[in-house]
Amino acid sequence: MSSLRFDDVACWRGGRLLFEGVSFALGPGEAAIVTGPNGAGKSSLLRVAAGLLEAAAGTVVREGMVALADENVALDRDLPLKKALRFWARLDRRGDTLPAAMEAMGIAHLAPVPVRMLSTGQRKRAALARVIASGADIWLLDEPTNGLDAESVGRLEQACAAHQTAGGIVLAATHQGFALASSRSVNLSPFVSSEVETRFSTSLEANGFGGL
Ligand SMILES: Nc1ncnc2c1ncn2[C@@H]1O[C@H](COP(=O)(O)OP(=O)(O)OP(=O)(O)O)[C@@H](O)[C@H]1O
Repeated sequence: MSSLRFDDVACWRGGRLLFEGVSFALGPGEAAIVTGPNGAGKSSLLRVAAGLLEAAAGTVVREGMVALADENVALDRDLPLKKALRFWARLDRRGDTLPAAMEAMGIAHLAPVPVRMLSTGQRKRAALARVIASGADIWLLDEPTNGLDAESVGRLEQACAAHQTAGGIVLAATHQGFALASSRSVNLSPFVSSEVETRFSTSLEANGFGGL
């Protein structure tokens, strides 16, 4: 059974506290959208959830396999798209799920096109297809709708709904409209307190940036 839980989690990055006291729990079929202004720490929270960044305080518990889609597409630019995606599908031992994932994101027809020749939105759809094909229980999506046209956003929403129906979890950070079934909000704004700003200023001054 998949689950993702944050208990009183804090995150320091770049010498400052980004957020603290973040708690939420997601079980099978549940989803949450992380909101907050630029720099609040949304991407950092997803990296903490993925286990790529250590929490400064609190506990992160994840049960199930995790897949993260962020701005790093991580596909070989010189390979045809399907071969580049197959590399990851093999690592995940999920070669059989790749055609359906490419179909779901509307990129099946791009299979022979080298990754370097794809448009921004097509590359984004490929990154999302990689997550869909991974078979991971917990999808971590950083700004998943950036660069996507309306049809692709709809495709992604459908893929997320199917994932949730199958018992999967979705945690997405976004500034834009993105419909996730029965999702809750994890808002980082309240954690950008004046205390944090003061600590940031102090940190800048300590590092010789006081005049900025
Ligand atoms: N690799 C890094 N090393 C050090 N500090 C970093 C790094 N990446 C981000 N930060 C710091 O973490 C802060 C939060 O960044 P993060 O990308 O998590 O915010 P965000 O809420 O996702 O922002 P945005 O809405 O602009 O995408 C940044 O302001 C920066 O100070």
